[in-house]
Amino acid sequence: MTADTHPDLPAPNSEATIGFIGAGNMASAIIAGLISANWPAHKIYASNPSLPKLERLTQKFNIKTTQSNQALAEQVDILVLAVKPQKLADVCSQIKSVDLSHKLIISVAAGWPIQRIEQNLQQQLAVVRTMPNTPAFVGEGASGLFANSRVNQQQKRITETIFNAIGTTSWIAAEAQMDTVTAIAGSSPAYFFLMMESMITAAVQAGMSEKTAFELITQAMKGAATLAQSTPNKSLEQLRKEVTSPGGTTAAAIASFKSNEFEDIVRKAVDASIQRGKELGQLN
Ligand SMILES: NC(=O)C1=CN([C@@H]2O[C@H](COP(=O)(O)OP(=O)(O)OC[C@H]3O[C@@H](n4cnc5c(N)ncnc54)[C@H](O)[C@@H]3O)[C@@H](O)[C@H]2O)C=CC1
Ligand SMILES: O=C(O)[C@@H]1CCC=N1
Repeated sequence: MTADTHPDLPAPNSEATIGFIGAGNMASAIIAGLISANWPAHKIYASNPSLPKLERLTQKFNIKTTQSNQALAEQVDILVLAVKPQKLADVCSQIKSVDLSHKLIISVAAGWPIQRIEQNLQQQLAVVRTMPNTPAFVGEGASGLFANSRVNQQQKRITETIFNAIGTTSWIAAEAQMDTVTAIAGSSPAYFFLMMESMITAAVQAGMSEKTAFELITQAMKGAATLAQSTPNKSLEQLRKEVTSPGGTTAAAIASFKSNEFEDIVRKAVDASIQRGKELGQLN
């Protein structure tokens, strides 16, 4: 995997229109990022079967909406496929009659290989397969991007502009690694939430208020991540050892984690996510 982070946000391509099929969580997060990066609202479209969802998006961002995926696909230069993997085959069959050959296709769907998208759309296309995550809602997303050989440099730069608007971007060297991106970045906010939930439960059982435990735990996790990112000369192991005084409190907790095979638990969870990604890419 090649990680290439782009902290700078280039000016959006004000000429391009972008449309999202599926106006759910990820589409809303990306649209919010584009609006704050000054992408013109009248050049952003979204389609969804649910009218109330579209009305909410129009009210919030003043973007254009339609219930017709086909009309949207015809209209835009950049088409973002943002429905659940289980709905993607339906969406492809609704838009396959549209000539998409001069458009940039961006998929955020877990699992679906680019080749399957092209097969379902019955066209050879410039496709970037991406995997963002929900911290995108606060501009702290981490997105993996993989482009097929038909995506040109300008289209790559536009894709970076779009995803830099919601956090950092990393180009991934091989498409086979996109299920790993999903397992360690797309899904991992949920693992960290589970960890925080479990720690809050333990702290409350030890007599602390939930509010205080939430404040301490969320800041400790954010602080640990910031420290790791700001100290590239120190390995994670070294940072861990600096917390872990011999015979101290941390050592007791780490010994408990290790005796319960924490690393094995994490490896199995990541493997399960990767496996599910592969399955989602094959389901009809
Ligand atoms: N939620 C997450 O943390 C992440 C999700 N993803 C991927 O993003 C995609 C979307 O996920 P979410 O935004 O979480 O789901 P969501 O359920 O919030 O949004 C999907 C939207 O698609 C709409 N939809 C359903 N059928 C449709 C159709 N035929 N045409 C147009 N719209 C249709 C639904 O009404 C819904 O509003 C999925 O493929 C998922 O794998 C990727 C990264 C992170
Ligand atoms: O759970 C899922 O399938 C999606 C993909 C990554 C995060 N949510």
